[in-house]
Amino acid sequence: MVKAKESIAVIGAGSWGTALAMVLADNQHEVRLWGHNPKQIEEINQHHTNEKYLPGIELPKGIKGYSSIKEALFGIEMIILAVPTKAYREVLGQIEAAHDKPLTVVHVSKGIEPDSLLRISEMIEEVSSPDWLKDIVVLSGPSHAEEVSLRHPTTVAVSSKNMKAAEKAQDLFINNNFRVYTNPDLIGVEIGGALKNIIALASGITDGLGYGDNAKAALMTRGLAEISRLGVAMGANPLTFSGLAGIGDLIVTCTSVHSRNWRAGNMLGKGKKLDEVLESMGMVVEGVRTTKAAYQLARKYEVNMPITEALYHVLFNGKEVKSAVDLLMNRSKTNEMEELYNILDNRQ
Ligand SMILES: NC(=O)C1=CN([C@@H]2O[C@H](COP(=O)(O)OP(=O)(O)OC[C@H]3O[C@@H](n4cnc5c(N)ncnc54)[C@H](O)[C@@H]3O)[C@@H](O)[C@H]2O)C=CC1
Ligand SMILES: O=C(CO)COP(=O)(O)O
Repeated sequence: MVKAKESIAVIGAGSWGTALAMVLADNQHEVRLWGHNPKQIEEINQHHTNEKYLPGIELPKGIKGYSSIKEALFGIEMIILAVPTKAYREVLGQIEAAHDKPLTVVHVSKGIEPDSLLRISEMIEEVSSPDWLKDIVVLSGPSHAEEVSLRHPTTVAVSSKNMKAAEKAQDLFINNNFRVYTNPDLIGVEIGGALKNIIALASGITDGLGYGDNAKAALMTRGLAEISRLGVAMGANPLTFSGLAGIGDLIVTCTSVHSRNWRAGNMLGKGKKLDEVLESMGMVVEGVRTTKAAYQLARKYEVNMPITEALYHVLFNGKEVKSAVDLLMNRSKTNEMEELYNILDNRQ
């Protein structure tokens, strides 16, 4: 596909930022990859590798690493924001101080901020001045960086309050290996991407306990039910959860050994403590903070989220993983769909 060449800054040189920088470079854009670790940026520029995050992958020469955010943003009108949710406020402050032109922000992160309970696009809006922020786009879907960097077929969805901006992002990223769909449901796309990490952690736990495939299918299905309930209560379109940012991402994260959330859960299921698990990962496990945020959101919106609640007690209150599963299995009997129907009825 022939495309207009653009200059784009990717903010965050971890696994996802680097893999997406590769997609953009493959599409012949000028790609500036900013990271806060100068040694890593030197490696990217001298050796065209980012071994810690994408071992064994050769990066296209079109990716240039930057350790100065001011230089990375000079003349730039579109940025890809690929840092952990926890780092957003700090990094947005740096962007505000360093920007040259008004920016469209494509965020590719999957989280919700605990306590403020803001989705990432809401957090960006809250922190950023309209003087420099043009549009916010989210890109989400079943997409492990490891496979994107191997140019294996991958599909994602983009959404925005301004669908023209989402279509622009679609055009920048789409190629023969990386298919990008638009979806106008910004809330659903962000909620699906963030909340599937909770269920991936729980799936890792049941795999770690050796409970097998029935248990995992149950978690994924009932996990999607509670993601849908909360999402719909927050204003999402229920159909989004049967799309790429819903079931698509849930499947890949609950079943792939690439998933950081699944791997962390797996170690918990095998008896490791949360602190040692997080220390050994060396990469962000978004589901831990998102579990806290979703636990708080469930209370705010009065939505029943038993898996999230059980995981919350495992992660933050020292509950034994086995007894959390027992508790889930011994809840009072219920109707599979009734709660979602009630939420939908109440919305009308
Ligand atoms: N890795 C993947 O396959 C995918 C990840 N995501 C999402 O992308 C986001 C980033 O994840 P990953 O790239 O996997 O994480 P990662 O742990 O591989 O990389 C995070 C990067 O952010 C940097 N960083 C952390 N705090 C920072 C700060 N305060 N200032 C500047 N840089 C900072 C780290 O040094 C690192 O380079 C997460 O929200 C994740 O859920 C989404 C889709 C796929
Ligand atoms: O969001 C992802 C794949 O779509 C990545 O998930 P993990 O952060 O669990 O690796």
